[in-house]
Amino acid sequence: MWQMTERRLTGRSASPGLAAGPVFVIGGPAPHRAPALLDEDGEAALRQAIDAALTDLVALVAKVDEEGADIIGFQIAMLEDEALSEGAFDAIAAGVSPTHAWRSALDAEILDYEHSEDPYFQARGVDLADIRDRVLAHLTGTAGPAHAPAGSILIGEEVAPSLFLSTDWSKGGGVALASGSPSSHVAMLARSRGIPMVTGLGPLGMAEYAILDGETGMVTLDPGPQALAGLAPALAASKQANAHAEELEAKPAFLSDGTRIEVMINIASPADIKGCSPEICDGIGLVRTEFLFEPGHPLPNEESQYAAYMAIAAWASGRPVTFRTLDAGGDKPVLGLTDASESNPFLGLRGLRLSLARPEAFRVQLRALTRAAVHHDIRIMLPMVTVPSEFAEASALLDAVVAGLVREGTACRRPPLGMMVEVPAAALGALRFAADFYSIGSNDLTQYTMAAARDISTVAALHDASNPAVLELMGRTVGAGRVRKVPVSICGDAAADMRLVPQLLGLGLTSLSVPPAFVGRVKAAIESFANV
Ligand SMILES: C=C(OP(=O)(O)O)C(=O)O
Repeated sequence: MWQMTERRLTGRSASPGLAAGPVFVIGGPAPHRAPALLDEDGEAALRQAIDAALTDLVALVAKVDEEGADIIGFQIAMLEDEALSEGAFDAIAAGVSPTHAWRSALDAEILDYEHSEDPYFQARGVDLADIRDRVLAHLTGTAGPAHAPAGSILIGEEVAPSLFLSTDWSKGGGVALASGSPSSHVAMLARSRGIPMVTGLGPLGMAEYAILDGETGMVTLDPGPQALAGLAPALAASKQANAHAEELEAKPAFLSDGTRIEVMINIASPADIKGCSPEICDGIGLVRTEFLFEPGHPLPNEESQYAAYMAIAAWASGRPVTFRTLDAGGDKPVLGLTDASESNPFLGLRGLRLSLARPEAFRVQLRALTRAAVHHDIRIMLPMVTVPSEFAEASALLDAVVAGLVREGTACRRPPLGMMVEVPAAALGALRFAADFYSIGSNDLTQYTMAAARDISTVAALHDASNPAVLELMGRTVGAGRVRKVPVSICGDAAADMRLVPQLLGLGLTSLSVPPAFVGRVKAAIESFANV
């Protein structure tokens, strides 16, 4: 029997809120059988198991909302695709047991996904593993994937959307993952349902009870008496804070001297604003346009980009929308654009560097954006700018694109052109860039200042935006904005970190851009700062 000793782990917040409850360990390894001799009914058994798993998923689709149905629909389509099971049926025909044949075929497929350079494909590995385990459970006659009792804290390496969607969240609960990412499907689902979630915690081991703080990213496993004693008041306070944040969501935020603090939202795809009212924000401070550059698809053409930009800007109903041009490379490889052989992609040809190296692709994006800017309050933001000459080159390209459209007789407008400040050189030299606005990308700025990758949990403590060195660079950027009389905002995760909001306001920042789920909480943090 293992000793229950309190352990505290820190990961990345994927969905805010405080939760506590008994631990439910997500799926142990699926049953495994050694290769057997030819089973005459092997093919029929596998077909039946696939059909039964499909029936489970179809039943689940009927119970979930549109967002969940999209995700489960993807799993159904995969399971219906004959190509997925082809290898298993071939192996069965060659004398392998159906269990082993299915497991081997799916394991190979999952491995391919998990080792993909592309985060989109990596994230789909968990959907495939869920399909594998569902079919195996039917094949072996074991119960389907176990259901977590209501109120549980789900812990594990990863969580399949189907498990998340079939969990009863009516009594609270949360999700704590050893790996995972705040941009996974489950994280999106958790945010839209208000379920606290933390990712990237590293090895979790065994535990019976957990306290999960989606605000700070801290998870306490098997909390000791002191942590437990503070739990009831903390949960009550969190409930009250949630209610207050909800109340503040659609209200403007001010400091005590009357200074208006803009609270904008960050989105990484149109799904992030589905079901969300524009009334909660002062605009969109960051649209990550990488969602348009889907893996395995040709680069998006001008018309499809134009349609996507128009739809997002229309949602904002007259509020400003800042589109960041493609930020490919580093943690966001794009097949056909980024160079997979770079030894250190975070310091390679990424962001604006890549766009300038591939102007034919960059021009298409600028054309679509300048056309959409005729109809909406659109701003263009350049990522990963390091030296003023890069900014000047992009600005000249934008002028040329506008001139070309005018010559063609196509309606267009040159919107304000700003830059992310996410490289220390840009923060230190901000005054020298002819940008119309600055937006501090605290995730990358912290990574490059602290020499600590943003997604390596073993150096997570060093990836700290509250480090004085990072705050100093932010302060320099605010100062440059004042001198040049151009707006400065912050769109990195630091803006949604309640502990940091007072420091950011103290630096003089008056515009914060945060994930939609954090708007109310950030407004509450601004209110508390104003009332000090
Ligand atoms: C907002 C940022 O950009 P990304 O999309 O890389 O998180 C950042 O670096 O802070």
